[in-house]
Amino acid sequence: MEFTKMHGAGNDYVYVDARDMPERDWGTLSQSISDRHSGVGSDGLILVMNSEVADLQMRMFNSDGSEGEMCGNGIRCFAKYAIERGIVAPSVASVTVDTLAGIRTVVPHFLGSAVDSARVSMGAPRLAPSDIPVDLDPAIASQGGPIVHYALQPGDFRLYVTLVSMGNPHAVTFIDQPVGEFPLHNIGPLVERHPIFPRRANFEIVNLREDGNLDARVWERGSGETMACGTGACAIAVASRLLGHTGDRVAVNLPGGTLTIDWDGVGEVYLEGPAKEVFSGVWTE
Ligand SMILES: N[C@@H](CCC[C@H](N)C(=O)O)C(=O)O
Repeated sequence: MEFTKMHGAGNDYVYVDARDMPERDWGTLSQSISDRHSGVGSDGLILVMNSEVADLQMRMFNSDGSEGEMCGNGIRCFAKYAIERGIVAPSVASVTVDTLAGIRTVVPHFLGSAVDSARVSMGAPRLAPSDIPVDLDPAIASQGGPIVHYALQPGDFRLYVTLVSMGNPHAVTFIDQPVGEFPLHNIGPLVERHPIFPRRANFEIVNLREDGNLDARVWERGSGETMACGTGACAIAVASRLLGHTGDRVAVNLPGGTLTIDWDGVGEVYLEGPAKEVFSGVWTE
């Protein structure tokens, strides 16, 4: 099976052109191909598939084999893959991609003939508790969204989270300490599997720096800590604006690089960041 490893701000995925492949247990393949010792090594697997409603369909699987609805870093590399292999016309102004979160449009930015970065229309954030989804006390849930500053107790820790769905669930917390000092590997799994999240959750910790920039780390549902998360950066920008910390445009600094997000507080969220190819190979099973 031919594959290509790509990454967006260090969030790395193995890409397979599955347009002519029979359906199979992609989750199990994602587990083995993602393994950093016995596999290619990645945060998950992304499949290029045919679509009847968009240019192509993207399916993404986390390294634990679970399927995610959307991947903000992965979709930029997905467009680069499709353009540079001629699956869509090399001169296209945009690529439409059918995902479990809806159809998303990717505008590629070229460096010479290669796609180097891209801007993605990520859809409007979903803020109602049933859309996250989150099981809250009916008295709180009936007030609708957004759910900001919700007190959560993972283990002995107390956090205040803002809940945002970008098609997939995110819990965002702002902390006063530098993000590098936060015990993400202890708290992340507890938030991901907290009983209020029926489909688990991605978890973002954010530090609003004095210069107005945001530093963040992400614990991803199904993959653990990653170098960056595109939907996570969007959720962070939405939460930050809802809480009055930042305005319409914000740069989110993650361990793997910086992602830029635009959200006017009403409409779609736009995500901009790098798209890089690492290497290609053949996976033998
Ligand atoms: N890294 C991705 C998100 C991947 C899916 C996520 N772990 C989930 O299960 O919701 C991104 O860049 O958005």
